[in-house]
Amino acid sequence: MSQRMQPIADASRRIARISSHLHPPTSQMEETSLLRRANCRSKGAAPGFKVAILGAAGGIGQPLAMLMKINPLVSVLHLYDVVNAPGVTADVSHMNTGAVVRGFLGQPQLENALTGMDLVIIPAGVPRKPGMTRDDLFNINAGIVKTLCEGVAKCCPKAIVNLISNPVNSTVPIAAEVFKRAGTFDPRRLLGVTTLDVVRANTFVAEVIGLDPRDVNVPVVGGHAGVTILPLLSQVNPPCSFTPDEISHLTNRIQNGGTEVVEAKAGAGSATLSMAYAAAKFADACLHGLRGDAGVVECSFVASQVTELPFFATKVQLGRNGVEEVLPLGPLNEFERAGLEKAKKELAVSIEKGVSFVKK
Ligand SMILES: NC(=O)c1ccc[n+]([C@@H]2O[C@H](COP(=O)([O-])OP(=O)(O)OC[C@H]3O[C@@H](n4cnc5c(N)ncnc54)[C@H](O)[C@@H]3O)[C@@H](O)[C@H]2O)c1
Ligand SMILES: O=C(O)C[C@H](O)C(=O)O
Repeated sequence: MSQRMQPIADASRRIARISSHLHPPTSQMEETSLLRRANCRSKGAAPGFKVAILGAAGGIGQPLAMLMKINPLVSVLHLYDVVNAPGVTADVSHMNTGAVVRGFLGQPQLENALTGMDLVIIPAGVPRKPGMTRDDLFNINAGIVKTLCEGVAKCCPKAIVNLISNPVNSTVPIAAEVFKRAGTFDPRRLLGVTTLDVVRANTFVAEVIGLDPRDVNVPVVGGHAGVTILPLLSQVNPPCSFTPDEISHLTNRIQNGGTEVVEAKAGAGSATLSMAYAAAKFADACLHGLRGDAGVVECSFVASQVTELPFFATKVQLGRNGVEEVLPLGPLNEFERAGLEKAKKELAVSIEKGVSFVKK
């Protein structure tokens, strides 16, 4: 061998030696990202949590993938969709943050996307157009959520599930029924994401009382559609009082925040960016809970005994197993008690619709 070729031969031997100590390449990485393990010295993912996003190429999925790639608690990020997953994966994977990103395209790759995950976030499904209710999405999204949750039950039954797909008031009961059928249901690990209602409530209340929205915390209970979204303005932190007009304006705007965005987008979908922010905030809280951090509290639509309904959104304390404690409603004023009755009536129908979709 000539002297000029010697360093190249040494380098290839070094790479071959290092590669032999690495995990075998996963087919997903080979298929959907340009990374070839043989071409890098990486020892694989750093310690942290493994997170999958199902519906990762969508309006919520893409910015959510970006935000989860930035999260320092995430070591592995799996991006699954039935379209465009390779492109989103290649794009997000170039961000120089810690998480290793892998893409998965289509049903045959669902199991690989889910295996070993600690947290599964589901924004898969169709969004509303003007004039539609969230319940109008049921016929398409119910089947999507059912199939994805069957995958979760099979491949990562201990994962925490954050369910975003609408109608949340029905898709969470669907997921619960799927898990019950599979014998894997753990009510602590299934959480409907209602954080956007809290995010909106904090923003709108802050506007009215003239505070920084980051300093305002409004509990929003019930569910995630119309009158089931019940902001508890009597429990706002920092404590403040509102005129009857302010209460009426704020309650109406918080309950119809989603519709405000759907109409403004005029047929191009529903909230995606504020939702990705809210979903990332909620997922981060779940990961802090999984890590064992104390005092992590968020509102979420979960299995609950706070009312006579089997599911209800209230504040929940998050921990190593997901929901450690479902917190009580606290004292309600007369306006809120009336709102609660209306919310429960509509919620009962939506919950039953989800349950019977799986049972029939
Ligand atoms: N919980 C909330 O507060 C909240 C807020 C906003 C939107 N949403 C809901 O989130 C859902 C997604 O909204 P979006 O704006 O991202 O919609 P979108 O159409 O932009 O994206 C949805 C993605 O899901 C994918 N998908 C469809 N079927 C799938 C399947 N079987 N497996 C995996 N992926 C699949 C699509 O390919 C698409 O990429 C809608 O149902 C919407 O109503 C909920
Ligand atoms: O309004 C929608 O359809 C999407 C979402 O539920 C929202 O609240 O923005």
